[in-house]
Amino acid sequence: MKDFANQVSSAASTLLHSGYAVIRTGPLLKMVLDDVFDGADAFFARGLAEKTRYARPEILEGYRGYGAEFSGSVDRPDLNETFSLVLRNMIRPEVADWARTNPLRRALAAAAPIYAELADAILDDLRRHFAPEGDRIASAKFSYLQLNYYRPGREERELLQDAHEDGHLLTFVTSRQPGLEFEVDGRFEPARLAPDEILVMPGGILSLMTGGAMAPLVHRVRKAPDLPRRASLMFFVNADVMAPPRPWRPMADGSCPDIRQATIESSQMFGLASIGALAE
Ligand SMILES: O=C(O)CCC(=O)C(=O)O
Ligand SMILES: [Fe+2]
Repeated sequence: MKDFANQVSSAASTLLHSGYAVIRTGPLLKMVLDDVFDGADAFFARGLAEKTRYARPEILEGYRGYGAEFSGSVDRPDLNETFSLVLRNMIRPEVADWARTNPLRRALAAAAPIYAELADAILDDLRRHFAPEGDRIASAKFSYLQLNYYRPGREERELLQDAHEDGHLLTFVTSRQPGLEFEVDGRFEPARLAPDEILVMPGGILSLMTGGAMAPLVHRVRKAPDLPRRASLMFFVNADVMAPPRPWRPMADGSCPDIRQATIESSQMFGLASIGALAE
């Protein structure tokens, strides 16, 4: 097993060369992920009224119902429910309190700092590659964990989420069921992740940070017909919109995108509340 520093530097260089990377979790994160997925099965089996007690959509926190987001167009909603945890909201007592009655919330709170540390380390390695003197990125505020819960066996549509790129810096995604596919050389391939593996995907904002050098990874979710449930866990990495980094490299036309503006705009692109609301 490679140690943490080794994992990070090989993930950063694989991202640069292949456009995505797969990392193996250590035993601690593996255990935390077991708790997350157990907590998800228990939480999503609850009735709607019960789940809605844990909903604060205006700050992107907690439960969001079936079809609340979309990937390609608004008339093709994503066919899943969601539960999310935003790092910056962890200090809010009213949501921290959810952990007492909600094991999913408790497990996500344990996972969040581990993911933030991993994201900061990988982004720092990328920064050293593009701009050793460039701005550091602190992911531990505006990034969030999102658990997606699907019921593939009940769906008619072949694609539970249409092809899209994420409007973030990086996405860490893991699932123990099939369905996730990503695009390499114009063709979609199944992700085939082992239970302790996490796929790291560049998003649209990383492309703006790197002058277009790193392209976002296009991905989608396909229905596996006989699967009663599918859970996936994403860590969506955002820069601090109150102290946004300057791009590490200008775009080909010499322009330097406004990372704060772009982060806020992309957070609204898929039908969600603005990440900007968290800064208030
Ligand atoms: O469920 C998955 O595996 C991926 C979900 C996804 O791409 C998203 O929510 O943006
Ligand atoms: Fe996505």
